[in-house]
Amino acid sequence: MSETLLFRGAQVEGSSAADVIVDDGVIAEIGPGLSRAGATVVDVEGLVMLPGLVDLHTHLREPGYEASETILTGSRAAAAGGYTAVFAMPNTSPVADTAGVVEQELALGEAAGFVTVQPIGAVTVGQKGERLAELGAMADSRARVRVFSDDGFCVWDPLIMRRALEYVKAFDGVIAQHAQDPRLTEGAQMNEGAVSAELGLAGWPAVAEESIIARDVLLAEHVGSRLHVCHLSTAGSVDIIRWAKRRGVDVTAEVTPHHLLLTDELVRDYDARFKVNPPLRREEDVLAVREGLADGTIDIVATDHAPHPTEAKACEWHAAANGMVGLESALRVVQQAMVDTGLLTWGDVARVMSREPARIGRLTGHGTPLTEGQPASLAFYDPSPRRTFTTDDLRGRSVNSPYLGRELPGDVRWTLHQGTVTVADGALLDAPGVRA
Ligand SMILES: NC(=O)N[C@@H](CC(=O)O)C(=O)O
Repeated sequence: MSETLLFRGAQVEGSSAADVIVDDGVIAEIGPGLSRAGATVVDVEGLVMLPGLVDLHTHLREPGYEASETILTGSRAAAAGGYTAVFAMPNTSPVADTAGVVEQELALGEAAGFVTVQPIGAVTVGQKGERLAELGAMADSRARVRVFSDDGFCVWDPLIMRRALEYVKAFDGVIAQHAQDPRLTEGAQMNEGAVSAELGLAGWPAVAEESIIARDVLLAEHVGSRLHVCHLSTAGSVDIIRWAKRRGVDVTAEVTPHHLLLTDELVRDYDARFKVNPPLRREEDVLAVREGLADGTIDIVATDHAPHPTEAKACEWHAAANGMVGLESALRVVQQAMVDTGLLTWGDVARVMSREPARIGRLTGHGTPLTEGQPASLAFYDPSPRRTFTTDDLRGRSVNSPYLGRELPGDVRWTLHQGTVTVADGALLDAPGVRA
């Protein structure tokens, strides 16, 4: 039996206050002073109502690396962070390079029920960069794959990259490039700069990202196909994307929450929670990617949620895995870096963390405008509290968060996934709740 929910007094995308009635999975009514007999009234006075967040870059690790995360545990982490859809990267085992694996992931996401799990297909077989994977079969599968990436690895061969761009053009797909020249980053441990020189760690030079992006935007222009650039991390990369967009190249770009807030100074303690690919950069790069997100050069925020078991991080720096979890903390970090600094409004946050990721990924039913008749995938967020981020805030299987012990603003109070309550009054439900 469906229950009707009446959320009273939310700030719609941070602007005008309104009541919202959710019924049968959709926004039934939105406006001031609503009432509905029999509805359960929920007081959300002063909370920001956002469209359910959409993450275009999540590592859920299943199949194959379930010790780090599963589709169920990753879905829980996503819902806790206000997400209603995540795109799962293919660096699993087996790699998601066939229709079979992407359909398995889709089914596991549906069974979990916390968020929509949209698989990303690998560009090349086994992500080895040598032969195109079954892009068309994955596109035609029940998973309806439109985003293809070899994330973790760069599609380095320019002819393979050209062929991938040509192939996906036919069905409005997009190649999401992990821009890392492998030769310029052999053995790299952290950002190449003053800190790496001081610590004597092999550097990951900005040009290793920028040179790939420069090549790829020209290839995308040549082919006339969509290109998406993953985890932009340097000032130079922002300049290249800005230049490409002015040329009319159909390119989009993402930035992670950690590259909006953290720098390579944090590497000084050799705490491997701060080891990530691409690496944390300089303060100048942080300011440049913030400006890029604020002026629209960078289109979206994507978490690059990369869970690892404790033993993969509680070791000496060179042996540690790259990556940070980020789903539970993303909205709070974006508030700190972008909203509280006046660089984004809450309406902008809805655009860069929900509408645009859904559009780029061609995902229907998410990132829709908050209007009557739209699916009730919603997040209600309280921007006012400030408290220390701890493992109590984590809902996935791994705890490799760079924010542990750091004060962050905000709190996700309610999340609804297509009308189903997943977070109620600040608490993640053990299983998805009532479909209102
Ligand atoms: N972003 C990361 O630091 N790690 C990613 C893969 C990768 O991009 O290296 C992972 O899957 O762990």
